[in-house]
Amino acid sequence: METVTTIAELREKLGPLRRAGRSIGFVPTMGYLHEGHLTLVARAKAENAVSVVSIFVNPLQFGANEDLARYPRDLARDQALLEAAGVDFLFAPSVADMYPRPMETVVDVPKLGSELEGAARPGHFAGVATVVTKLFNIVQPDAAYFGEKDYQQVTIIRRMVEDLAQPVRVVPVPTVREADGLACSSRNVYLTPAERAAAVIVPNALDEAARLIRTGVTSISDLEARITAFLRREPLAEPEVVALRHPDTLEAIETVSGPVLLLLFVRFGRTRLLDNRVIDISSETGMEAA
Ligand SMILES: Nc1ncnc2c1ncn2[C@@H]1O[C@H](COP(=O)(O)OP(=O)(O)OP(=O)(O)O)[C@@H](O)[C@H]1O
Ligand SMILES: CC(C)(CO)[C@@H](O)C(=O)[O-]
Ligand code: BAL
Repeated sequence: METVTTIAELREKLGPLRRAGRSIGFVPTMGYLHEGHLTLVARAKAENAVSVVSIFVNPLQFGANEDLARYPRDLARDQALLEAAGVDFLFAPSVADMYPRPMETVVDVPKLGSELEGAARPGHFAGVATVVTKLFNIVQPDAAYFGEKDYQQVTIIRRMVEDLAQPVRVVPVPTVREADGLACSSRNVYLTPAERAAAVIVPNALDEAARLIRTGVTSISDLEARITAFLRREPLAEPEVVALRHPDTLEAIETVSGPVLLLLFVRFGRTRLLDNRVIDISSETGMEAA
C-alpha cells in the first residue's frame, strides 16, 4: 500500500491506472477504522482493480461546538489495518492541501440535508457533499462505497450524484455491528463503560419497532411515541430523533403501508449514536403475536 498525502501526487499515481482501463473503487472515511470501514474496503477491493481509501477529518462538516478537535485519530494503526486489508492507496491529505484557502464553493442538497441529523447539525451535510464532491474529483472513482449506518448521508450523496451527473456509482453497504448489536462507529470510543453497556438499547429499539409493526401497529405517531418510550427506559439514553420515514425519499409518512425506514439518533452523555433499519414486514419472517 502506498500512502499519499497530496492531491497532485494521487492524481499522478492514479492517472495511468485509469487510462489503462483499471476500475477504481473508493472508500471515503474520517479514519480511526473499525470493522464497518473494513467491510466497505473489502467490497471496494472485491469489485475493482484498484482500491483507494481516504482518511480526512473534514472541518467543513463539523459545527463550532462539535468534536472536530477531539475526533479520534490514529494514522499508524489505520495504515496497518489498510495494509493488512490489501488496499492499494491510502489518501491522507492535510487540511492545508484540501483547503489551501477558505472554500467559496459549496455543494448543498438543502432539503434532504436540513432535517433529521441535519436539523441537529446545521451545515453538516453541505460540508459532507462538498468534501465528497472534491474527493470524487480528485480520485475519479468508478464506484464509491458508503455505509448504510449513515443512512441520511448516503441518501444525500446518491441524490447529489444523480442531480449533478457525477460519474460515480454509489454503493451502499449494510451496517456492521458489534457482538451485542451496537453499530460499529468511531465515536463509540467516547462512551464510558456504563454508556457502552446502555447503548445496546439502540439496536434493541430497532427490533422493538419491527415487532410493533409486525403486530399491526401502523400509525407513525403511535410508533414514534412507543419507540421513544422504549428508549427512555434506559436512563442514560436521550433520544434526539426517532423518525419513521419513506426509505427512498426520507419524506414523512402517516401510516405504515410498505417498507418504512426507522432513523434513530440517541445521545449518551455527549455522544450521539446513529442507527436505522428499513422495516419491511412483507419480507420479514417469524410473525409474532401482539
Ligand atoms: N458500522 C458500520 N457499518 C458499515 N459502514 C459504516 C459503519 N460505520 C461507519 N461506516 C461507514 O464508513 C464510512 C466512513 O465513516 P466514518 O469514518 O465517519 O466512520 P463512523 O464510524 O461513521 O464515524 P462516526 O463515529 O464519526 O460516525 C461512512 O460511509 C460510514 O457510513
Ligand atoms: C463521507 C465522509 C468521509 C465525508 O467526510 C464522512 O462524512 C464519513 O466518514 O461518513
Ligand atoms: N456521519 C459521519 C461523519 C460525521 O459524523 O461527521
